[in-house]
Amino acid sequence: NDDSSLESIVRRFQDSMSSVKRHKFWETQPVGQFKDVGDTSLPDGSIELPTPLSEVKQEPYNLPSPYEWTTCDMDSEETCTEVYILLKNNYVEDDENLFRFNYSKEFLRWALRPPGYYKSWHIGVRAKASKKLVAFITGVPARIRVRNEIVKMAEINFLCVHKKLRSKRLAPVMIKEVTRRVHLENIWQAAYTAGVVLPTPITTCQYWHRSLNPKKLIEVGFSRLGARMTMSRTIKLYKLPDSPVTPGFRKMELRDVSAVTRLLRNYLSQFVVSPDFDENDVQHWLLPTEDVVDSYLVESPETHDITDFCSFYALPSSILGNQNYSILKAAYSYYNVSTKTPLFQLMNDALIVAKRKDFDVFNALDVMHNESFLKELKFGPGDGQLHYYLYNYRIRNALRPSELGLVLL
Ligand SMILES: CNCCCN(C)c1ncc(F)c(N2CC(C(=O)NCc3cnc4ccccn34)C2)n1
Repeated sequence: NDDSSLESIVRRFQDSMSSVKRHKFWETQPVGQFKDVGDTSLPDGSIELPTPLSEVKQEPYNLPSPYEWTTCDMDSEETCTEVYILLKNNYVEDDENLFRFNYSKEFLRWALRPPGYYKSWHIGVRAKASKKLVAFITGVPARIRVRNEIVKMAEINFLCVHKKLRSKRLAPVMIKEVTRRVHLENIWQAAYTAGVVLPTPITTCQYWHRSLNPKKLIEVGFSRLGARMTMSRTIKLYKLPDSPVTPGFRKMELRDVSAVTRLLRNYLSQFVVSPDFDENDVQHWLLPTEDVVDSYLVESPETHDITDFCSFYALPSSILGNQNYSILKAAYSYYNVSTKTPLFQLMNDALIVAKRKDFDVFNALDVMHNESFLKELKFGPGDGQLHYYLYNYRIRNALRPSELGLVLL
């Protein structure tokens, strides 16, 4: 992909055009504007006041004529499969188009049905003629604390337009429609992430990867053999013990929900932005669900207190165009709390159980206290960044990633 090839010139031109159009849209939205960065006269908090529900647009936004809105019932096996296939074939890819996220159906049902969810926020677009699902965007409700204010928000995710319908300007109208449906539930703020820069990130995080199966990662092009490294030397470098080393390290169970909620709430209170989880939230988001989310804790053998907690979610990627492998099994660090066990030891135990579950790589963002263990546990920096955004909520001074206590799926 040399820079002079016509293909890469066209791609760069299209990217720059889409980024111009992207800012045209976002300059019309109540989000921190680039021109306002550093303007200390603007207060933190809500940018626009809520409008009376009677004044919220009652009918859906207009779509281009061949398309129609649909609400995706994730309880329906058939609809859930349609959503799964759309994302599997059209969702986020890496810059070299080697990988594409392959969120599983069980994962999507978990991610989209937390306590208090609204089916109306699982929005699809169908082609009227074929009834095919061609686009998707979702919201789920969340209580997010920003400094000492708890704000009801929508977490917006899974914005996906079929590859064949790109640059038809569907994304802006889908964003407006999910915003309208969120407003109808009297919620006026939202949180979302993107791999691209939009007005205006509250923080920008770096991906880090810890090889668990270096031979496969090198074979599929996820990693490269280090300079002056042989394959056998690389395999030895990333080798892990067969079992966790911390006494009392075990899977989380239903009976642990209260203790884990106390531990997590206390830990997350130190960050500027974090979820305000209650026991129902902890039970949904952190109780282990096979092939979706795994969580472990340390129960002190002496006192039986629960002193530490770690969790990761399973987000495989399709490997596009490798003869020997079709799926990259990736674990993503979720929420981790250490009060007695050193965080690097707790996370090393997480790596050990992830390897035992046959994951190929363990990904983590440099949020919360993750930076303290990344290098020591042999994580390498990734090539992508994840920008975090709030809708209709200004935070004048961008956060450091270590001040962020929120992980979106
Ligand atoms: C809130 N919503 C975020 C969606 C999930 N996001 C984009 C994400 N959260 C955490 C990560 F740590 C992460 N990645 C580590 C980097 C990586 O693994 N890059 C190679 C790669 C393998 N598979 C894919 C698929 C798509 C893009 C890059 N890929 C990207 N990505």
